[in-house]
Amino acid sequence: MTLSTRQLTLGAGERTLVCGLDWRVGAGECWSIIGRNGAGKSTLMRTLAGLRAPEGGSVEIDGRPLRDWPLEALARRRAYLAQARHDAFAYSVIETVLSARHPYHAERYWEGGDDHQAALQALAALDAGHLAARDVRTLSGGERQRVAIAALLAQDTPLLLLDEPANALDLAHQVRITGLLARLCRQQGKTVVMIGHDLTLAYGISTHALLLKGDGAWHAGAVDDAMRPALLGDYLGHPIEMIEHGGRRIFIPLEPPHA
Ligand SMILES: Nc1ncnc2c1ncn2[C@@H]1O[C@H](COP(=O)(O)OP(=O)(O)OP(=O)(O)O)[C@@H](O)[C@H]1O
Repeated sequence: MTLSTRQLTLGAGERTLVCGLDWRVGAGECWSIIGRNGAGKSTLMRTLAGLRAPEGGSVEIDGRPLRDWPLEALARRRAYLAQARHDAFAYSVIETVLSARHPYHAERYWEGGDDHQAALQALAALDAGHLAARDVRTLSGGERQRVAIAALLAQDTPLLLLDEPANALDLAHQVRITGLLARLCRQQGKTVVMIGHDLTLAYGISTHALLLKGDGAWHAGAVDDAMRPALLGDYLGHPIEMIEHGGRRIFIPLEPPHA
């Protein structure tokens, strides 16, 4: 699986958010997209998923422009977790996860036993197996987020695009789910591109990072290059300090001295 962009330009209203992005993401890589609120991270993610057209340039999956992919084939190559969702109907959790298996149903209407197996496995991996029969509208924010990630896993695609997967998750589930994503990359060669605001969490699981400034500027590289404190501070508009602790790197915002 390869995901690449050529001279990709994204805008919103009068603003240019990303300008001339030439970027290549390979199999087994885990990328974090980092930038301030409004920098264009979700806009980029929706463009990569093929849900909006870019203002310029192109996105390719496996060397084929997104616009040339039939929708069902695309749904077997990439899965996308949106930042927010709204549940209008009384679907059960298991039905919601099973609906992610739809791209595999070209020749049959009903889900098969293998789909149930995939859905239950995905729910178990997200510590949400006990919620299978519940109406999605009765779930807490963090439970709903875990079910949405389970649906993304059940889609069983080589490319996973996640807009703030750690949103609404408690500490234990943040660690569990980011660990799971890292293992999917390392052990199964899946490719993860995700947005996150927690720099320490991002550094812990990512192989690479893409920084967006929101004025067109970007910086892409391996984590040790892209997540240098000075560069992060420049892109995030606030000085960042990095501390080494127990073999881990922890990123903290520098606070102004108290008066
Ligand atoms: N129709 C529009 N007209 C003007 N600006 C828009 C329009 N649509 C989106 N924007 C702006 O585009 C910018 C990029 O939005 P986007 O959701 O991609 O940001 P983000 O980096 O994901 O931010 P966050 O960290 O807050 O989720 C925002 O400043 C948003 O207000």
